[in-house]
Amino acid sequence: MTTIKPTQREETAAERWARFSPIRTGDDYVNSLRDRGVTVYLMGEKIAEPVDHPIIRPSINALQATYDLATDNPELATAHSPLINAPVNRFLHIVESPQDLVMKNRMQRRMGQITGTCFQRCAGLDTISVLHSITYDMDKKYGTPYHQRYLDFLCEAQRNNVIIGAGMTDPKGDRSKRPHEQADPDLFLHVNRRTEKGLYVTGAKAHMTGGLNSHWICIMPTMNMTEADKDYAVVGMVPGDAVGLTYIYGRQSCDTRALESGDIDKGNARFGGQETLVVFEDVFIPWEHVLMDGEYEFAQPMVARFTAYHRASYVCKTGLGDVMVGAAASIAEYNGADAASHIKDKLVEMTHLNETIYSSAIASSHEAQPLESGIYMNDEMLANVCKHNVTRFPYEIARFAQDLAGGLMVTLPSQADFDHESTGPLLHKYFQGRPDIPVESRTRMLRLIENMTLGRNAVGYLTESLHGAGSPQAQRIQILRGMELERKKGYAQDLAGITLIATDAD
Ligand SMILES: Cc1cc2nc3c(=O)[nH]c(=O)nc-3n(C[C@H](O)[C@H](O)[C@H](O)COP(=O)(O)OP(=O)(O)OC[C@H]3O[C@@H](n4cnc5c(N)ncnc54)[C@H](O)[C@@H]3O)c2cc1C
Repeated sequence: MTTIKPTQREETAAERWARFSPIRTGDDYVNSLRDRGVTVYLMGEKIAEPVDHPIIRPSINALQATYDLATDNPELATAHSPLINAPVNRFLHIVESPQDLVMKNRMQRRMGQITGTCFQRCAGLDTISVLHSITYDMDKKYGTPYHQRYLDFLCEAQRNNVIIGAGMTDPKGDRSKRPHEQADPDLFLHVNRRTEKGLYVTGAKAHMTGGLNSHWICIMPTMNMTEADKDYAVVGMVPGDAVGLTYIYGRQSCDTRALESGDIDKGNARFGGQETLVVFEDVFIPWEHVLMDGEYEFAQPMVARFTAYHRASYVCKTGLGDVMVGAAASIAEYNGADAASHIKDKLVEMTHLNETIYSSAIASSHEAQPLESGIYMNDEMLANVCKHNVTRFPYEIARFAQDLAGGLMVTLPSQADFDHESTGPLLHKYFQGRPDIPVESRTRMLRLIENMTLGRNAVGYLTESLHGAGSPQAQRIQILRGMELERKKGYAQDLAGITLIATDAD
């Protein structure tokens, strides 16, 4: 049950923004996360400074790369914002045309190639896109002030070049019950009180990607709502260091390898993803940062539009797929097997699967349509097809990579054994593949494949592909809704020369 803590100071939006200074470089970004005093637990310990923690740092590096790409390749990773009449990081840009969505997808693929993991910025990007039209539509119906508040927030976000994380998924408790029917009302995040200056929320957001690495977290509903769920129909912007937030870090397979010395066994020592359970205990949001409060009938279109953007954003996995294809081709070479026809054919199949994902995403962006608020939204059917491909094809691509790697990817001794005076020479002798390839190169490539298919970054490449932006059934429901069977039956009946007999129902 909700416990109301002694009233905290109710900061205004301006006071909250006053704590920020514009971020210009990747290093600025890393420094902006220091000394925030956030409450974070990892493996039973309260972490004093997450930025320097070896398990956490690779996830920060992945977000840093989104700033570095904007510096290194501004054509790809920045865009002109009409809101502030200046270039902004493309992860903060609102969608003005189908071409914007295409460029976004290209950037996402590139980020996947650079990091080999989840770079944690897409949910926030897709949230700012969906809020443009949803706040507009709510204002049109109810005369609420949400759209202007949203624009004001976004201008500040662009000026300060911040990271926005998105919390849509609540813990959800008993899946057969609606939010207000849960035995514990906090199993979905909800408003627990309102004051003159703002409102307070309590509950939690699960699986939050990059939440701890974000400057702001947007909270929003995870499913359609009824009138009885009104207090759960809330959208607001919460600073990542707000009073009342607790982050509990998710474990990843092989995560403690980050605590070991040496970088080989880590597979991808530089980059990793991050998910946390973010607990909200009576967290204050000033009215200027509240973008929905009780307009429950807008929860459903909000989720649907968010998923239209976000399911095409899973194009990022093609960047990781490119890494997998490259790793599989490399290890085949290092093993001396690359000339075999079945190896070439498997690389062709991996590429075909990967490009199939890309084609559905990019088509969804090219087919985007304008919304009344003035921005564009991905074609919903093609975005759902993209995400549905993503729930399956990376697993198949990973299987091929493991096939080409050989069993050594799971039986290889540790770097410490390679470095040891007694075992090192034996391992170098017996794990030599092609004579001109150093054993260390072969070992590193095997560890990368392990990392992406069984280790820390299998979270980003495989399970996130399955469940992120909704489990497979969520896409099948959307495909069912959009597949227009009656129209298609009409085509068939017409060609077959069938004339339907009118019934009373007609
Ligand atoms: C790596 C990762 C990163 C993520 N990042 C974010 C993020 O940044 N922000 C965010 O908000 N969310 C995030 N998510 C959450 C993601 O959207 C959810 O995992 C997804 O919606 C599935 O929900 P769930 O995990 O609670 O699984 P469940 O809902 O428990 O689903 C498990 C199975 O049960 C089925 N099921 C569930 N409910 C029902 C029902 N009522 N009737 C019939 N079948 C049902 C599902 O179809 C599925 O097969 C992330 C998830 C992962 C794995």
